Amino acid sequence: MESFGERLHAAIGQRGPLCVGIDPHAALLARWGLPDDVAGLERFARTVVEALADRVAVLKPQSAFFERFGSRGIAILESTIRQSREAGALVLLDVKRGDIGSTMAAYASAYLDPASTLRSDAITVSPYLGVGSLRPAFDLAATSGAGIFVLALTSNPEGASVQHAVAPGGATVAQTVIDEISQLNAGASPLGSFGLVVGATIGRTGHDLSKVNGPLLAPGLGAQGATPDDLRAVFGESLHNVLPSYSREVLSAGPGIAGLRAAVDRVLTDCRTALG
Ligand SMILES: O=C(O)c1cc(=O)[nH]c(=O)n1[C@@H]1O[C@H](COP(=O)(O)O)[C@@H](O)[C@H]1O
Repeated sequence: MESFGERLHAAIGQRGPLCVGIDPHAALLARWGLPDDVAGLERFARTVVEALADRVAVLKPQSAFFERFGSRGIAILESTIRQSREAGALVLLDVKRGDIGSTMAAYASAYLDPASTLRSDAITVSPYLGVGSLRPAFDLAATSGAGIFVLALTSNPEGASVQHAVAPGGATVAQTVIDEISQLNAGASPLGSFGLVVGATIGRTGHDLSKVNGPLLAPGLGAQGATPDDLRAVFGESLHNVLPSYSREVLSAGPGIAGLRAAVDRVLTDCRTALG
């Protein structure tokens, strides 16, 4: 069985280093001339999948915008995941889960068990109950060929007060997360399956990402103000493992298929240039 790291490495090689978020904000539905209801959600998600799933390496549905519509929204999330994967995109489901280990096992099975209707290629998780509490998700990911992206240094301005705080050993909280995830990827080739989320907005913070050996998801580009030129300061020598992620910047180019594809071509060109 191919690992997530191997599949992601191949997808980036074929399609380029880009993740596009599927974030059906109410404001975007309105901008696309769609109603803020389940029918609007479905049309939005179908359009993004039709436009991008056959060409972008990773699609990242943001679960919150589907959960907003209850069970019918979840049903659309299920079909969005399935159709995206069938068209060849890897699906990183953005759910940012994190809980005590026994509950984490249930979240892991909800999103990573091959038999689940929400089965995704990878999910986002929050480490702030302790990285060790995420163990059931790491274990299921390893045995099922899935990936996990752990929040380390988030793109929002509020994150630093927690993530830059100094842990008992003298390193920052974020650095302890980075170091624990690095251990999970030790020896993996060409890329580990355990990623970190590091916002493109955070600037030079002095955190050491050199041993991660896994994908570094970089949200915060576009709508939150970061540009591909900011990636060098944030990631330094680890630029080769960066997976830039855009949601609103690309989605606001809809509802036309051609417009969405042109937006992807534009940001992908900018990212390739910045990543070198
Ligand atoms: O895990 C994420 O993707 C994430 C982490 C982070 O630090 N910051 C962040 O913005 N995100 C997500 O990335 C997306 C950003 O959307 P845009 O600002 O529209 O590109 C949203 O779905 C956020 O929830």
